Order: sequence, then C-alpha cells, then structure tokens
Amino acid sequence: MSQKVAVLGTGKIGEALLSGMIRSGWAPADLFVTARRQERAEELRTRYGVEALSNADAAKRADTLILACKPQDMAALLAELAPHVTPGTLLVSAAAGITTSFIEERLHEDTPVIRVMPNTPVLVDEGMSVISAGSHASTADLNHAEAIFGAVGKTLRVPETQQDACTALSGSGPAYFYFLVEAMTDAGILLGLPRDKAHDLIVQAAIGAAVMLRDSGEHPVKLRENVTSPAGTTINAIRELENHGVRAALIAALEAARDRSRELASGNNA
Ligand SMILES: NC(=O)C1=CN([C@@H]2O[C@H](COP(=O)(O)OP(=O)(O)OC[C@H]3O[C@@H](n4cnc5c(N)ncnc54)[C@H](OP(=O)(O)O)[C@@H]3O)[C@@H](O)[C@H]2O)C=CC1
Ligand SMILES: O=C(O)[C@@H]1CCC=N1
Repeated sequence: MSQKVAVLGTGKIGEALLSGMIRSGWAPADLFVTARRQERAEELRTRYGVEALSNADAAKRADTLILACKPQDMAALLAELAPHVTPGTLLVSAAAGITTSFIEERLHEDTPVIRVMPNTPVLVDEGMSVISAGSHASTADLNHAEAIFGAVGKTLRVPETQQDACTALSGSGPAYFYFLVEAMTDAGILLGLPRDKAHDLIVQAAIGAAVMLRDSGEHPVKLRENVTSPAGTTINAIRELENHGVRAALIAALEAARDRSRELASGNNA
C-alpha cells in the first residue's frame, strides 16, 4: 500500500512543497491538502488534482501529516487534529520556532514528530530543508521526511537546538538575497541604467557568484579577492560597505531572526 501524505495549511510553503513532490513523481492520488478557506481548497484541487480534506479526515487517512500553517495557528490546528491522529502517524512541522515538544505535548503519547525548516527555493528544486527529530521519531521517520523534502532540494540533519539559527540563515535566507538584488537594482538606476537591465545584470551576477561559491571549492574571501583589483572599482565599493557597517548589520539581522524564531514557540504572536 502506498504512503499517503497530507499537507495541512497549504499556503505558500505548503504549495511549493506539494508542487515539488508532484514534479518529483509523487502521485496526486497519494497526496491530500487542507485549507481554511473553501476557495483555496478548490484552487489546489484544480491545480494539482489532489483531494482536499478537512484536517480531521486528513489525520485519519494520511500516514504523514505535514503541518504548514503559521506558528500562530499551530496550537488551534493541533487541538483540531489531536483526537483524530492515529498511532504511528508521522507529524512533520515546517513552522518557524515551533518545537517538537510543543507538538508532542498536544498529541497522545509516543506520536513521532519531526521539525523541518525548508525554504521557498523548493519551488525550483533548489530548496534547503533542515531536519530534526523529536523524542519519538525513529531513523525510519527521519529517512521518510528526508525523502519528501530531498525531492525538492538538499536536506541537512541538525540537533533541534540549532533549528532557530538555521531558520534565520536558511529559512529566511532567500529573502536577504532578494533584498540585496532590489537594493542593487536601485543602485543601477541611480547610476543611469534602465531598471530591467540593472535587474538582469545583478541577477546574473548573483547566479554566477552562487555557482562559483558552490562549485569552485574556493573560500568566499578568495573569490572576492579575485574580483578586487588594486586601486580598482571593487575595493572602493567594499570600503563603502564596511563604512556603512553592512557586515555588522547582517549579523544583527540574523540574530534578530533567530530571536524571533525562539519567541514564536512561546506564544508571542505580535
Ligand atoms: N514562507 C517561507 O519562506 C517559509 C515558511 N515557513 C513556515 O511555513 C509556515 C507557513 O508559511 P507560509 O506558507 O509562508 O504561510 P501562508 O500563510 O502562506 O500559509 C499558511 C496557510 O495555513 C492556512 N491555515 C491556517 N490555519 C489552518 C487550519 N486550521 N486548517 C487549515 N489551514 C490553515 C492558512 O489559511 P488562510 O489563507 O485562511 O490564512 C494559510 O493558507 C509557517 O509556519 C512558516 O514559519 C518555513 C519555511 C519557509
Ligand atoms: O518569516 C518567517 O517567519 C518564515 C520562516 C522562515 C521563512 N519565512
């Protein structure tokens, strides 16, 4: 019998994962979705040919439940699910900050729980999903979660104590690069380039730099030195970045993201 997987709270990240799973060969008949709004459920059903269920029915029919609602909605979702989760069902949470113990406490004893922090590049099979086991999850459960998320990018197992830091770096990470591209496109405009050309140039610079970071085996410092000619253009730009504290700003930004991840599990919903 095939494994059935339900995505509960199918918004941006849930849909990205669902579409990736289908692209990588999962049969829509083995996948379920839940959504709070009827029109959203209809949209997902039409777009992917999957069955849209209530949370209770998903809990009864699926072997693996992927919890993809906002951290702020997690307690209510778990209260709805708890009476219906059958023994042996694996719960995989993608919610920032929510600990496996937060989930375990709200379900009956021994329910296996896994915490995953994916990122939106799962949409293009270049995702990064950081995975940790709760107290009742087995190696087989971890392997299963890895197979699901590994279909849409890379995976990394970490102790759960590192998840908040990984959320700051990897879960939120793509947003920082989009922010930089946006800012550098503005710079191109200031320097007199049309917006579309500035955008294309900086996106290709980002792709080239990312591929070199991944494939060259060189340290980022060495790669940057290779671009930085004596008395050249790059060193003038780097001096301004240092003058404006960009390195310290990035460190502070990621520290703030890590702190917010820690807060989310403690019910601070502001
Ligand atoms: N976006 C990202 O880059 C990443 C997000 N995450 C995590 O993924 C989770 C979802 O984020 P994201 O996809 O951006 O958020 P979205 O708001 O796009 O998706 C969450 C969805 O859950 C639905 N929902 C809430 N409660 C219920 C419920 N009881 N039953 C069914 N559906 C429900 C919401 O419905 P409605 O539309 O009605 O509000 C919404 O569609 C968060 O916990 C976030 O921390 C993790 C990694 C990356
Ligand atoms: O911003 C957030 O809270 C979510 C988690 C990681 C990426 N997006």
